[in-house]
Amino acid sequence: MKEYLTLTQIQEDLREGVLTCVNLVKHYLDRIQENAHLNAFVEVYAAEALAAAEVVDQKLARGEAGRLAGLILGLKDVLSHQGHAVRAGSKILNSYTAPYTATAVQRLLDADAIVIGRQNCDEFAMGSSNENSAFGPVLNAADHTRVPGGSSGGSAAAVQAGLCHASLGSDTGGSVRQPAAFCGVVGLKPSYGRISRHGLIAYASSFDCIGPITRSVADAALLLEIMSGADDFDSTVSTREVPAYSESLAWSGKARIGYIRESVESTAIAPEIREKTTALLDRLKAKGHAVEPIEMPLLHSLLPTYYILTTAEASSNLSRFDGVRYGHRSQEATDLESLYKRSRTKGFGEEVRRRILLGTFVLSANYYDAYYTKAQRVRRLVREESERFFKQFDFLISPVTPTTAFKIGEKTEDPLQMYLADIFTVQANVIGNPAIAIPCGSGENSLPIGIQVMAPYFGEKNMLAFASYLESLGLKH
Ligand SMILES: NC(=O)C[C@H](N)C(=O)O
Repeated sequence: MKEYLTLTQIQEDLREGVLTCVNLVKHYLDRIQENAHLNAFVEVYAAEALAAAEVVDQKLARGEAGRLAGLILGLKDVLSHQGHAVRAGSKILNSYTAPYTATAVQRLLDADAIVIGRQNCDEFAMGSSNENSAFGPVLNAADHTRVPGGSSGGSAAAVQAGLCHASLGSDTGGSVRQPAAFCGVVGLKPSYGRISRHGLIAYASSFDCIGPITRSVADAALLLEIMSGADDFDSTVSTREVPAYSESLAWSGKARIGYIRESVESTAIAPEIREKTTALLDRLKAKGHAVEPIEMPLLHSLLPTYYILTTAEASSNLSRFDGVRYGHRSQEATDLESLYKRSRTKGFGEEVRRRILLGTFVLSANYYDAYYTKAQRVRRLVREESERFFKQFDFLISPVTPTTAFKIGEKTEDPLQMYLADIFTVQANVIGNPAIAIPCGSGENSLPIGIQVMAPYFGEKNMLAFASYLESLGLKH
């Protein structure tokens, strides 16, 4: 089958009759089977997807199909889909079936997207390599000895390897963008409050965002447009009007671009990443855009702020998994306390337990001010610093990650090294702004490299148009 970069191309072929949804689904089912070693999917809905494809084909024949007819989609294992298992990559949810569908997923289904399966991820979205999954690691399709990134590793690898056309992931500190960069695909994190979180299994509620992983900026824009907007089930969603992102992708004019000096100068960043970023910035300068370095004094406070606040929120969010109401329940418990202890100790993996402990520690009475309150203050300062930045600039450009995809097992013994993979992605979540990762060619060993564009709060429209312009420069090659 042809390599489709956009849904528009698929829909053209559907219209001309050279393709049907049933053919498409069959094709992806074969691809999933051929690539089972990647471990990208934890469950495949073969019969259901084929039945849905027949319905969409009939709708197409009647001219009644929705805007996403022909979109074959994978869902990260943290998104609720009524009647289907959802495990958050964890053993603790081993017998749980979603009783309702996430708003974002429902909106895609209503537009005739077809869900082909559930995708592997780090447990409760905690990780940057997909090695923290109860279902085992996912392999990067560009090099099977390397990680696909995380936590939406299965979702990114599936799009990379052509196992589905697009995926839906979640991004708390880079979980959509970092794996997208490691896998050479597009990953979009919208503004906090743009897409409803209803039905997304919570990790850190003031950071979590649902976002698409696609092969093109155009598809990211279309999915965002369909998923965005007010929702009675989530009071943190903005009621701001949803622009027609997919129809506003033409970029004209000159952008004011800032970049953090350290991101291209620091020797802590792999030379190939610095080279790619510098080359792009030089190219943009040559095209007449204003490109300026900035100092970001708070850069080094970003990771501690992120990991203090997210672990605090996680320790609270995950307290609901107690062996009583959901999932794994220890059979060896003798009283209520031992039921909690044994169920949680067995049900959660090592990284999740580490974060619950860290979060509980930073929220404990004696340390609350020293860690939690302080981190909240720094969050405010980072926000203020970013607001000042976006008064002067349209976009912040940076690498997505300090290195390309690392080896499986390389960082598992040292969680701090793993956390460092998020240095450029967490800022957008700390301040709530939108950011997108787009492929920017490959480096040594032919491993993909990504570039990140961050925009002002609710500045998705301009950001996507600019990202589409960058894509048109042919950065991928
Ligand atoms: N969830 C995310 O966005 C990924 C981040 N690496 C974390 O472990 O928190």
